[in-house]
Amino acid sequence: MLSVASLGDWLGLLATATFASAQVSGNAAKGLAFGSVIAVRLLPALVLGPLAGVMADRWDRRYTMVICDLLRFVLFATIPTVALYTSDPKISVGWAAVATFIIEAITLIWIPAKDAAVPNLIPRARLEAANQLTLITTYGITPVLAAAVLAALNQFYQWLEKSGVIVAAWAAPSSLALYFLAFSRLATAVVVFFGIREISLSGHNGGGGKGDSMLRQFVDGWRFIGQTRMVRGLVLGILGAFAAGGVVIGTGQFFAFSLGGGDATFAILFAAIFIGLGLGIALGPRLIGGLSRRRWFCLSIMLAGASVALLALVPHLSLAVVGALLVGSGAGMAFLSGTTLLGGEVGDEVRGRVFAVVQTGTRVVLMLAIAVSSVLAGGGGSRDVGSTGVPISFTRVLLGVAGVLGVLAGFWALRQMDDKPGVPLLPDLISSMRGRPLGMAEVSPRTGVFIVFEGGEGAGKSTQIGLLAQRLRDDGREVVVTREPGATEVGARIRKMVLETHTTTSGPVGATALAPRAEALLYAADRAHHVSTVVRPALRRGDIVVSDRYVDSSLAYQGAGRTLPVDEVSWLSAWATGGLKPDLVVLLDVDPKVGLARVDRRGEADRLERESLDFHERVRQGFLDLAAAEPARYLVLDGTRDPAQLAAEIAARVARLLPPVTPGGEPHDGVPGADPARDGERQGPAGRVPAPGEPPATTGSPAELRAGRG
Ligand SMILES: Nc1ncnc2c1ncn2[C@@H]1O[C@H](COP(=O)(O)OP(=O)(O)OP(=O)(O)O)[C@@H](O)[C@H]1O
Ligand SMILES: Cc1cn([C@H]2C[C@H](O)[C@@H](COP(=O)(O)O)O2)c(=O)[nH]c1=O
Repeated sequence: MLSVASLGDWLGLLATATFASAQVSGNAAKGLAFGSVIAVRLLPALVLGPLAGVMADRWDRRYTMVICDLLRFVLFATIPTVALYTSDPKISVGWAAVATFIIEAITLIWIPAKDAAVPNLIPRARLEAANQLTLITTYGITPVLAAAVLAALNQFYQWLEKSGVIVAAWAAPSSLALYFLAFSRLATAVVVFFGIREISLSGHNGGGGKGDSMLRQFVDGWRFIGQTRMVRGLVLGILGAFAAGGVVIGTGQFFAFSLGGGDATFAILFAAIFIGLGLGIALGPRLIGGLSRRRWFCLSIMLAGASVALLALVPHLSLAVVGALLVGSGAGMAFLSGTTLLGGEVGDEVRGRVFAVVQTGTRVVLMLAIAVSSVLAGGGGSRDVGSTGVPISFTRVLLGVAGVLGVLAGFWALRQMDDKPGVPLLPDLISSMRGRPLGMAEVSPRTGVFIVFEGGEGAGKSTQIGLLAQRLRDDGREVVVTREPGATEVGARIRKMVLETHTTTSGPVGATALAPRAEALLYAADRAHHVSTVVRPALRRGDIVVSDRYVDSSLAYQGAGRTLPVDEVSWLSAWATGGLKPDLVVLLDVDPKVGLARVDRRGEADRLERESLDFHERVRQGFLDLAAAEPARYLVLDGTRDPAQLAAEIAARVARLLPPVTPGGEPHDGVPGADPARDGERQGPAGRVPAPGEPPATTGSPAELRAGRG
């Protein structure tokens, strides 16, 4: 896709189209001239594109590339050479046109062979970086270098002429440039033939049926694209983006007029698009970090589309430049991610055809979009809206429609190829930009209700959990009382590790010291196992799960208490739980002095209970901050109040989450919490029942649980 047109191609294309439109007068005629030139220029792709893909998959890609390059070497070299032997400009110019056309056709065959071969030569993990380098070189460094060299040669030539030196015709700057081009093709042929033999080893594959006819292979290629969701999404997303881009090009001149500018404004906007393109390619991967590349691709298309729509609304050139920069960045990022995805995820045997379809499709779509939109924009003029006297230019309407279609293409592509269904897109993007993409939401139907009790040491959680569980069971409900850490056999061992008193975090790092990050990981490990083997299975059965501590304890103790970055601890827990969130968190708030005094009476303090008062103050504040940030999901109660009053208030709040109990004592099906819209954050993997020997998904009392305290 990226090799569809180099920057030189683009500039040449635009220069000729603009030149043609300048030769006629009247908007409609200008639009027609502009569109026609573009259409003629892109036409060869229509004929050769499909064939080129089959060739790339059918023949040895190395030989294909070498033969193409040798032919291009000869053709490039003949253009200035023919001019040396004739003084008739008809012949030299005519041959230049014919040779350029053949070169263009050969390039159409060379590109899919090269694009399909590259992913076999580069480790997948480096493919993106390699593509980035190629694109920056193609669109950034090479054209600038080429322009600079040509300008320098021109200067040198003029200086020689002024100095009276007669320069041979073959050494004129344009001839030298063409000879240089010719020899660069020869050099490529030599390097590919002798230096990259691996292309033959992997690319010479027979295209999924060596004996098949070319027609058969062609049809198979299309079938593969049509039937593979990811490829379908990718190809149509790319085509949608190109269509939107085509409208921008086709309407560009008229848009520049509508801003009160002329050709210079048009040039500025195009420069902005190309600068944006470069920025998107160069900085995009760093900006989005670990975001899924499929999501990045779709978001980039949406960005490009939305920016085109923005262009439709802007009144000033300055804003239009910002819009054009954004269009370019979106397109650049879609370029990079799309190529990397095509290279990395499409099998070698069909890759050539997929690249060729993209190459041909983009040219055709671009051609149509440019031609149609330039004709429409030229003929459309501007209209008053109703009788308000507000003029609406047809160009802007076209831009608006193209932008919206671009955004829709991005959405559609996402539906086809999203590899993180259930994970919200924007939070995932934001987390990825901060270096921690969201984990996959684990989705499965869930009908139970998940209630968590949180609070500092001795806040009264066990006491209240016991009272609530009893009340619910008396109502005939299935209740699973559980806790963290230590509800499973694995968890019991982890609990021992984190709470035994000879393991410290404050002492020198040695055999008995436990680093804060290790502590966080141990709690997360307990949680992952607990959620997978106890909580999710119970929720799937439709039970009410009441847990003594959950994620918030990690945020408060390891985050606020140990001062580990809270968002990192949060990410760790989200990963461990697959995003499972409780329906209700009951926070029992007590002054640590009160709570610690309570547990003091219970016997020897564990490792966490022995932490400083400051530590416990931070933990308390951590809990309160979490509750304040999401009040709808929390019930915060003063833990020093009378236990019976607290129990009544908790029961009343919990009752709001539960279905009414039927007269026979059976709760209705379909607990209110079973809202499929919340499944992403609430659902679990196909969990298992606890293994023999493991403590059950306990239905025991808090006292029984406490008996297992490590
Ligand atoms: N509301 C209350 N008022 C006074 N004492 C209470 C209250 N609730 C519980 N207690 C007492 O405080 C002590 C600790 O209670 P409990 O074990 O329920 O707390 P906890 O939050 O589970 O503690 P930890 O998390 O440290 O295990 C117990 O002796 C309990 O009887
Ligand atoms: C889940 C969890 C717990 N902790 C701490 C909090 C307590 O000090 C102990 C658990 O003891 P309890 O008597 O069972 O309440 O562990 C933690 O620091 N981080 C966590 O994620």
